[in-house]
Amino acid sequence: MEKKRIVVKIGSSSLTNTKGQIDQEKLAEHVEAVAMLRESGHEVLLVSSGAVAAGFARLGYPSRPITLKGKQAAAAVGQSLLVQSYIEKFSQFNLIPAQILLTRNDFSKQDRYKNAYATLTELLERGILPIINENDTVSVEELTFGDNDMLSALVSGLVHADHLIILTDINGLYDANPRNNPEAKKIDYLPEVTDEMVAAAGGSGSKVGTGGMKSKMMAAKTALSLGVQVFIGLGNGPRKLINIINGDGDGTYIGKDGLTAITNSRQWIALHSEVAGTLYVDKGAEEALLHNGKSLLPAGIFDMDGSFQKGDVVEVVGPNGVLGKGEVLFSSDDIKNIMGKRSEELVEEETLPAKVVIHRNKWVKHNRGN
Ligand SMILES: Nc1ncnc2c1ncn2[C@@H]1O[C@H](COP(=O)(O)OP(=O)(O)O)[C@@H](O)[C@H]1O
Ligand SMILES: N[C@@H](CCC(=O)OP(=O)(O)O)C(=O)O
Repeated sequence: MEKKRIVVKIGSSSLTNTKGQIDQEKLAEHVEAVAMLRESGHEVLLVSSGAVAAGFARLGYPSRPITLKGKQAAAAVGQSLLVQSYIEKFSQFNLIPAQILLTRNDFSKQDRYKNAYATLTELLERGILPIINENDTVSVEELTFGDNDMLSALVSGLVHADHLIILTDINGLYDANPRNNPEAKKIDYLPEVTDEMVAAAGGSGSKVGTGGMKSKMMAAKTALSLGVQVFIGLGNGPRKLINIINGDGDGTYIGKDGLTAITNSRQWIALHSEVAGTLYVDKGAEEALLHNGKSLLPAGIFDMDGSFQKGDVVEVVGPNGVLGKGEVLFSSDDIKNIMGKRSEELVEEETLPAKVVIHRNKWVKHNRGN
């Protein structure tokens, strides 16, 4: 059997009841299924929601709070309860969980991003089961992942997972929300996710879930762009995750076989970096970057905006619009002096030790993971 790296995301609706309590039976079933996946030799990372849903009742809220401070306070209480339950239940299978709470900054700062990768990899190598959630108690609304569906997609890209399994309270994507439309038909397989499919999917059907199918489809689109296949659905009993991996899951499979994994530096540039400036390039440079897999040389740049340092990420604009983003090997001051000049001129002038402005390995085309 081929060992796979699998990210399993469990939604609030699959872990808690509407009264604001953890449903211990549901949680135990997920734990057993994860344990079976581990026993069969696979690596597993869990992205578990449910902190707010498991905590709000203990704070005296009648339902899931809507204010930021209410959600953050509920998450502080609920996250500890959740992890306590996980530790207890996983110990029956001799599995040791590790709690990892991430914020948007852990992805947007490149050193933190690299560090998150190193830590997760170290945990997996030592046989630990990472249980990841957003650090809700300190995240502010403008700086969140949106929801845990997106977090699970970003995590699955970060660790180069083979599969992302999104467990929820419905057996996959339907052509309309089946809670409102009894005629809705289930979709078993989708080779790709388009923006139209994301727009057509509906919101949450429960009082504890957030985002609904729309956010799962957005997450699936992101995961596919990072080379990770996706399953959205549910299942029963301890073999449910093994069945899903074997292609017998009750849900929707998304993505073709043999997707290309994207390096961490390209993922970071594409999805997490902040753009520090713009380079305007000519037709020849556009051709080199978009069609010939080449690096960007000074000769193709004719104008620029912004003030940036070596190592920052800039946007590159061609004659027909945005071409992509890349990490620059020179500061904006240096580029001002070298843009438009051919490499031979620069060598003669001894202006530069190297002549590439953006190396092709640190370049990401617009709307593409690679
Ligand atoms: N086209 C659709 N197909 C399936 N489910 C849909 C669709 N549109 C909306 N939904 C809703 O999405 C819900 C699952 O999302 P959500 O409530 O956020 O769960 P979770 O807590 O697992 O993230 C389903 O219960 C369903 O009501
Ligand atoms: N981080 C939040 C989860 C938010 C969320 O995305 O929930 P869900 O839609 O149930 O996956 C929590 O633990 O309550």
